[in-house]
Amino acid sequence: MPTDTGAILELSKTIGSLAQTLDKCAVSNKQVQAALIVAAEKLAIATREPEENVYHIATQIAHNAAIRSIIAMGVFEQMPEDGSPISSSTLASRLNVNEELLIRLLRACTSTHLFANPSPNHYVHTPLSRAYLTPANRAMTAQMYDFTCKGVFALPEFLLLNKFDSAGTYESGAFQMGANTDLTFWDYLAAVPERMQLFSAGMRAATTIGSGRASGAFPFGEALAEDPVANEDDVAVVDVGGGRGQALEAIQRDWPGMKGKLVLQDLPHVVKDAEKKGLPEWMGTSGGSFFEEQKIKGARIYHFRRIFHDWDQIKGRQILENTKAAMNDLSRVIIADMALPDVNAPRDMALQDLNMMSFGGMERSVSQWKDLIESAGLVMKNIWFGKDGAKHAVVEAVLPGFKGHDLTPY
Ligand SMILES: C[S@@+](CC[C@H](N)C(=O)[O-])C[C@H]1O[C@@H](n2cnc3c(N)ncnc32)[C@H](O)[C@@H]1O
Repeated sequence: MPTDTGAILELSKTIGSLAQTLDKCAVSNKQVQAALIVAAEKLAIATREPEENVYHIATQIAHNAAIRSIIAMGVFEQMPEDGSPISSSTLASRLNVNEELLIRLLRACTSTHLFANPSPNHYVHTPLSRAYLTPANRAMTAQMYDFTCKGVFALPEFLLLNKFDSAGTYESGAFQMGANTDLTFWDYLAAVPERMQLFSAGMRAATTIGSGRASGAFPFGEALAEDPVANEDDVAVVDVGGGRGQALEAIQRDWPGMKGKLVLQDLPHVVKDAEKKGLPEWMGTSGGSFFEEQKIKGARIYHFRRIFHDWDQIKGRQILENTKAAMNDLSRVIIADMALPDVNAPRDMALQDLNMMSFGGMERSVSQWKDLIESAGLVMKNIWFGKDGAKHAVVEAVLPGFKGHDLTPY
């Protein structure tokens, strides 16, 4: 007998009315969608017995392990995309794996609606499993499990050892304990080319999750039209820590024909890997570390997407100070990251903060962004929230004597 049928009925009504609102929306409405997800999650919690909820949470790690294993096996590449079922024996022989083992892993997956199980030992795609057909989504899942989760798993032990006095640092934290290494997170990736390649491939996931535009909430086109560069060869945007250039591709797609160069900057070995994978002709490259002098002077925009959350306030300040030294009075620092709400932070944002904590980083609230930016002697000009709200916020910072145009956040 569920514990609170009144709550179940109430939540079902809320879900019904939110679903109707969503159905009437001409375009996707992120706020209604988010409210619907919260209500549906609460409904599942209300429907389970309390102990069942505890067990449900405790078994989540096994769920992730099953998905990571079938990615490594290559199951997604063999699952018929036309929606027809495939048997475990066919799948096992194509993959050259033990059928009994495969059945156990797929049982874990179908139990969580990743594939359906229409008849004994037969499997078909579901909308959830189809999301894994995108290689970047599989790479993201794999790199989270293989690298970030090593630190996350060790987090409680690390925090206990430190008497819950500190979250650790980039050089010494839960990641070093969990990965059994003295290397920092980025050196650990750099030590084995396949690690760095998997990470970079994973970072190409969800590049379209922006806010209206793939390139995010900031109006790059307007900014560069208001304060254009003088020559075609001047740098309009340098994407610092840009990985394989995914953000620049989105910016270029959303704002074609902008005057000035778009330059991908990352650690030299990451840039080399990106070049080997193939970059568009229009994209310039620059190898270097943001902990050293910024070699590109006077760019209009120094863009940092999903960078600052990797670093604590001290390291973040160093990155900003190096950037500041290269800026002129028309330059802007554009930071695409989360801005944690002060109350009721959504699940994705709150848990991502712990992912970052495990290797010395942090997600920030608006006031923490302001503190960070001011600590480097810059001015926080605006914070932009797109349709996805705080999850895809953009922080705009400039020099105190900024002479460029004001842009109004929508
Ligand atoms: C979380 S990824 C974000 C990639 C990309 N900006 C995106 O949003 O998809 C962090 C990036 O920072 C780069 N990085 C790490 N340390 C760096 C450093 N010291 N200097 C420059 N880039 C660095 C990594 O190589 C990686 O590409």
